[in-house]
Amino acid sequence: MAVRRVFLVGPMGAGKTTIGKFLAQGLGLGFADTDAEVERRTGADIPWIFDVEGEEGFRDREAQVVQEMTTWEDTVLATGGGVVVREANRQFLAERGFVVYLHATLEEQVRRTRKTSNRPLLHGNDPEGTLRDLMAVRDPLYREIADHVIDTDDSSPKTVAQRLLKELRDA
Ligand SMILES: Nc1ncnc2c1ncn2[C@@H]1O[C@H](COP(=O)(O)OP(=O)(O)O)[C@@H](O)[C@H]1O
Ligand SMILES: O=C(O)C1=C[C@@H](OP(=O)(O)O)[C@@H](O)[C@H](O)C1
Ligand SMILES: [Mg+2]
Repeated sequence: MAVRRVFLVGPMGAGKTTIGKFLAQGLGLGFADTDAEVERRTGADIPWIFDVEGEEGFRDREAQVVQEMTTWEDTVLATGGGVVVREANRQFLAERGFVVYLHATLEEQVRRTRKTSNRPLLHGNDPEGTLRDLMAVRDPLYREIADHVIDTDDSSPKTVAQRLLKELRDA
């Protein structure tokens, strides 16, 4: 199946940013990332935005780039893990492209996000508890808009991208 817009959704650490780049190469499409675009337009990193404008300020900026970037043709778009919390975002994603839910177990999410410091929501003293709570709310929202779900636990980013390429071709 020839897809021209692929949107990657899923929790922090699922691999949206990393796998997205490999997938874009394999599909011969461009790659873009809503987090990177928010930081580029703001001239500041996400922790700074959360600090100064709060999560709602970040969500407003995220919603703006989602509305624009979901119109970009021939692109694999990696989103931030919380993109699904706003209904307008879910609508744009569901209506404008092929949505892939990159699933990862809680254990893997914890393992893959442990070393990073650019995720303000995980700066507390119980990142595992936070990830668990977020999944309880968001897993149904990812599934609500997903056209395809792929498990990422037991494969490298490149292997997940290769598996996804095959599954998209067979879709
Ligand atoms: N399938 C995978 N197996 C092992 N490590 C992974 C996998 N996918 C992503 N990672 C690693 O997990 C971390 C988070 O990946 P990232 O692409 O930033 O996730 P997201 O954008 O979904 O938050 C990175 O260090 C990345 O290399
Ligand atoms: O899950 C979330 O609410 C967030 C996920 C992050 O993106 P990644 O999923 O790429 O880490 C980033 O958008 C921000 O820190 C908020
Ligand atoms: Mg990312």
